[in-house]
Amino acid sequence: MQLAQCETTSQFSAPVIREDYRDAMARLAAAVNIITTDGPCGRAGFTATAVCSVTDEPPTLLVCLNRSASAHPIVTANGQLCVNTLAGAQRDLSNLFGGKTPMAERFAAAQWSTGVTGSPLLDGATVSFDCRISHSASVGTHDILYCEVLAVYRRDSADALVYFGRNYHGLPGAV
Ligand SMILES: NC(=O)c1ccc[n+]([C@@H]2O[C@H](COP(=O)([O-])OP(=O)(O)OC[C@H]3O[C@@H](n4cnc5c(N)ncnc54)[C@H](O)[C@@H]3O)[C@@H](O)[C@H]2O)c1
Ligand SMILES: Cc1cc2c(cc1C)N(C[C@H](O)[C@H](O)[C@H](O)COP(=O)(O)O)c1[nH]c(=O)[nH]c(=O)c1N2
Repeated sequence: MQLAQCETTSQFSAPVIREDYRDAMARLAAAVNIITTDGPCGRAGFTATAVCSVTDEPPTLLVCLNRSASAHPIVTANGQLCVNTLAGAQRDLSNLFGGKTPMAERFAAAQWSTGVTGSPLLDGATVSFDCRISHSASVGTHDILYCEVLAVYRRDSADALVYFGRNYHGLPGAV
């Protein structure tokens, strides 16, 4: 894509340092997801808040995954993943999948079924998006994984887990 060029000088001379960026991002509320994969290259899962919808034709969302995460080689080699969006009561699972816990211990802490791609679907998740990775791009430390949604699984009664101010907040509600 060609960006339009304007003849202006930037008024933003000081770069935003990492700490300021993180402090600012801590103010951006986000849903909490556990991203899972299973396939020829093994099973893995990690917590992610950097997830959003890209387009509904074809239904596609994106997941930003740090290339240094232990799940990275497994997710990218399997080429498929499931975005399990957490309910309010699942904050302990978020900490488990967001820490340095061995994979087997992470998965032992919850009940799972299997989606169409073979990726683990989390019991009790508010919604799960079973996907194949259609494209990816690298920016800085992360890979942006564009994920085509092949199936969705919704729980009847839904509530949400939100990450805001470096803390979890349950969000009750009906959808
Ligand atoms: N997008 C991410 O990779 C991401 C997002 C949230 C949390 N985390 C991990 O969880 C730890 C705790 O996060 P926290 O929110 O309690 O405090 P924090 O001060 O480390 O991060 C504040 C916010 O900055 C953003 N952020 C943090 N690390 C990032 C990274 N490496 N790349 C892009 N954005 C990043 C996230 O939006 C995060 O909520 C982080 O240090 C990081 O390891 C990573
Ligand atoms: C609330 C919250 C939110 C996120 C994370 C953590 C937590 C606690 N983590 C970090 C990620 O889950 C973590 O790097 C791995 O699960 C643990 O890494 P290892 O498996 O030990 O390498 C994370 N990582 C990432 O690549 N993209 C993301 O969007 C997020 N979001």
